[in-house]
Amino acid sequence: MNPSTPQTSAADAAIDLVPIALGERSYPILIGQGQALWQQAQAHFPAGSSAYIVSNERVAPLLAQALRQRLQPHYAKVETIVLPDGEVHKNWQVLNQIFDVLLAQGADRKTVLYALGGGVIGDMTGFAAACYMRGVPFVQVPTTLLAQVDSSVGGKTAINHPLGKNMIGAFYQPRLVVCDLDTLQTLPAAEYSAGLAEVIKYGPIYDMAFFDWLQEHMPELMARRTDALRHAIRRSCEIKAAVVSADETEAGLREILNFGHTFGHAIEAGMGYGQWLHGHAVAAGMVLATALSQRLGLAVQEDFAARLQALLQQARLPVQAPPLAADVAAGAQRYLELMRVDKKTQAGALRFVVLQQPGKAITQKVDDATVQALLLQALAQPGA
Ligand SMILES: NC(=O)c1ccc[n+]([C@@H]2O[C@H](COP(=O)([O-])OP(=O)(O)OC[C@H]3O[C@@H](n4cnc5c(N)ncnc54)[C@H](O)[C@@H]3O)[C@@H](O)[C@H]2O)c1
Ligand SMILES: O=C(O)C(=O)C[C@@H](O)[C@H](O)[C@H](O)COP(=O)(O)O
Ligand SMILES: [Zn+2]
Repeated sequence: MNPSTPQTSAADAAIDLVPIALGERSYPILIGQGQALWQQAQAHFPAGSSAYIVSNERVAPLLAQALRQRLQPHYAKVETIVLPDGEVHKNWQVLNQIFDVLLAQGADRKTVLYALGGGVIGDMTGFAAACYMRGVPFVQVPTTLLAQVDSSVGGKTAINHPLGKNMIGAFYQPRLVVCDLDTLQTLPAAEYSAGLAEVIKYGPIYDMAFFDWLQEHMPELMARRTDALRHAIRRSCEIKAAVVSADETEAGLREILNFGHTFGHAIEAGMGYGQWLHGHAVAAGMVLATALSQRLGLAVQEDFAARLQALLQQARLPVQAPPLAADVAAGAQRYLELMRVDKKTQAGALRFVVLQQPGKAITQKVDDATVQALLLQALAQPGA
């Protein structure tokens, strides 16, 4: 079957299972909705003495009680830890709140953590699970589109540092990922669009047939049509699973998942965490990374750059990076300074994920002068 062809028959009843093949750390991603999804999920719940649902002030009132009821038959004790909501809270202080509760309540090594929320909750809960008593199992229950197509999969866990995004963290795989499509219906529009940025990312880096499909089906995706959503989530997870299975700890290939992120993370940190949503920053970052690919003489035609921008705009995503300073020259310098701490940097040299051609990403060292020239042009001429 063409991997970019949506499943249409019995779409509601079927549960998609995308495996992540990582030897003894392998796990399934389940995608579906309703009772059928949770019936299948329970067969994969890790054994344990107690379960702690880690969520936040916005998601917990919507979804924690239902998850609690699903977990209760499987664990002697089920507790909920409610953190403050937002990227600005993805830090040491709030991470420590998880440890405070676990220790105060005598949570032992057989404790299982359930991350119920978006990427912020998933990244923090995963990091807490990696650290608590040197490692307890955790399950991802992603409730944003971004988390279902990207952050819940692959085991990158982290908190931010004022000097850089996701700077403190660990590779630590979940035991299970449960993507419940029903949760996406309450997601605010801007957050939904942010998730589409990471969906769109998979086209230019890996699969232009998927990009074509996204172009054709963006109106259905914007309407949150279940069939379209289900296909977009499944294909995104398949691509992420293939990349992560080949390179779990980002020794090489996995860097392609960072397309648009060198610029994007600079935007998030430079604007102040939470001012620009991660997906929005990545969208503007992908436009810059595409322009950089062209500047480097790679096989990226103007036609593709225009298609990418149009698709991002259809998904109500920004395509223009913010200035980060009062004038263009200072803004370009600020970007360079912020990007220097990127995790792909080697011996002080910036490295960017660029497109060798649409559908194939590579990482390339780029000298400061080239990046600066790009930024001077892009920040001076909106849309350039
Ligand atoms: N680990 C990875 O591989 C990876 C990949 C991509 C992004 N990330 C990280 O993920 C984070 C972004 O994740 P995000 O976009 O999910 O943001 P988020 O976690 O902040 O969630 C977005 C907002 O939606 C709310 N929300 C969540 N689910 C909801 C629901 N069902 N209904 C209503 N509101 C809901 C949240 O409370 C929050 O206010 C960033 O920190 C980014 O660095 C990590
Ligand atoms: O899974 C990956 O690998 C990614 O790079 C996915 C990105 O979408 C994600 O934002 C990730 O958290 C960025 O990782 P970082 O190592 O650049 O912090
Ligand atoms: Zn990302």
